[in-house]
Amino acid sequence: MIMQRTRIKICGITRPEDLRAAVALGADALGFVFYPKSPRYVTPEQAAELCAALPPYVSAVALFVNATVDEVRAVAQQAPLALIQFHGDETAERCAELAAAVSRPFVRAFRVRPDTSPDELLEYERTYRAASPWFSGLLLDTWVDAYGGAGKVFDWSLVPKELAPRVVLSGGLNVQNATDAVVRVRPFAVDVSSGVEAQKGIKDARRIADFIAAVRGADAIISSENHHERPSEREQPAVPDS
Ligand SMILES: O=C(O)c1ccccc1NCC(=O)[C@H](O)[C@H](O)COP(=O)(O)O
Repeated sequence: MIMQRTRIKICGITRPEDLRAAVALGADALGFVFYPKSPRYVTPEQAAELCAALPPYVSAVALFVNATVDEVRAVAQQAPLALIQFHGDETAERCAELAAAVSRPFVRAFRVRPDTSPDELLEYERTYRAASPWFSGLLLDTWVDAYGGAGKVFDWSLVPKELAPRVVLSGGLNVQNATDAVVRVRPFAVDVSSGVEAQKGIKDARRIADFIAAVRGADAIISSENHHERPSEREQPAVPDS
């Protein structure tokens, strides 16, 4: 039986004990927020210190909101970041410029509004993928003024089935809704911040453990369904036109 395994990013890491807990509990990626207005903000120096404890095969993701090239470079020169995540108003060309400046793949966050359409998401991905070979994928979050990290869910039914296997699902996920979110959307990965916190910027190891268990529970449900499907019915992630 092919076992489904949804990747998991724990975002907004600010403390060594939270990094250690997330790694020990099986997180695939850790997010570090370089947006000074965020309560989860870390400096490049703090990120470098935190990431010194990062073991192999766990990715450090750097989050920016409308950063300058110098700000992105300063982080890339000090911390072993694997990926950049753009959460501001960066155009496709700006993302391409910043990613190329530091030779890192990037994830583009799309903040889903109530009037967002599935076609808009498909067109948005096509635009950013076409703009840069450094494009890695879309993270779908909920529209909030603070750019992100608000703990609010959006309407998951808006996620096109052909896009789901390539997206990171985010926005208000927690132990109560994670299994439902993964079974319904079947994203490549999920991302969580508020839902595993005791307070903004302070993660709770028990909540991280319970969240990861809830995602693994969804993976078991999906794997069981796949096992009982005829191979022809099994949906393969659509590979976008190059
Ligand atoms: O986390 C923040 O404080 C933040 C601030 C500004 C831009 C982005 C931010 N976080 C980006 C993330 O990837 C969060 O994990 C994502 O928005 C989901 O957050 P939550 O709804 O709290 O799980």
